Amino acid sequence: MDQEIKEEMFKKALDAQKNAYVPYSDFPLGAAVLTEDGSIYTGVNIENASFSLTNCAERSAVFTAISAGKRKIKALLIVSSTDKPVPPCGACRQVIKEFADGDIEVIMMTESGKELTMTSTELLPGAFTDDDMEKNNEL
Ligand SMILES: O=c1ccn([C@H]2C[C@H](O)[C@@H](CO)O2)c(=O)[nH]1
Ligand SMILES: [Zn+2]
Repeated sequence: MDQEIKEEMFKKALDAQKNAYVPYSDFPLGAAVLTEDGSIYTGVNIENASFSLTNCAERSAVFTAISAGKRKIKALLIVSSTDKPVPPCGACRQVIKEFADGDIEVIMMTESGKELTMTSTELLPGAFTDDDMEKNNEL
């Protein structure tokens, strides 16, 4: 993808990471999504004393874009403070699939700039989609 846009997504995700609410894990993440009109939306992980209610950074970013009226995502970038890049969890992979504009890049980065890029289909092959809800689906 375009290096300038990636750099902007990285900066915005890194800036957002400061707002992660992580009193239980102390594992802050920041995410940025690029929408089809070129806008960038960010998200962070938001934990809860009832641990399972935690929302991941990736889903926060996607839901922020959707809440702003966007429907298609061109790329997603996630930033962690770890030595190696952090991949999205299974729930986030399914949510990314729902709004991905085809097979999009998911860019996993560390604060120090290490990078691992995979596509949304590589991360979730054989995903369940709206097609699977057709009653008369052909095999
Ligand atoms: O891809 C991931 C993996 C984990 N987390 C969050 C959830 C929780 O706050 C913390 C530890 O699991 O990291 C994310 O936001 N995204
Ligand atoms: Zn997740």
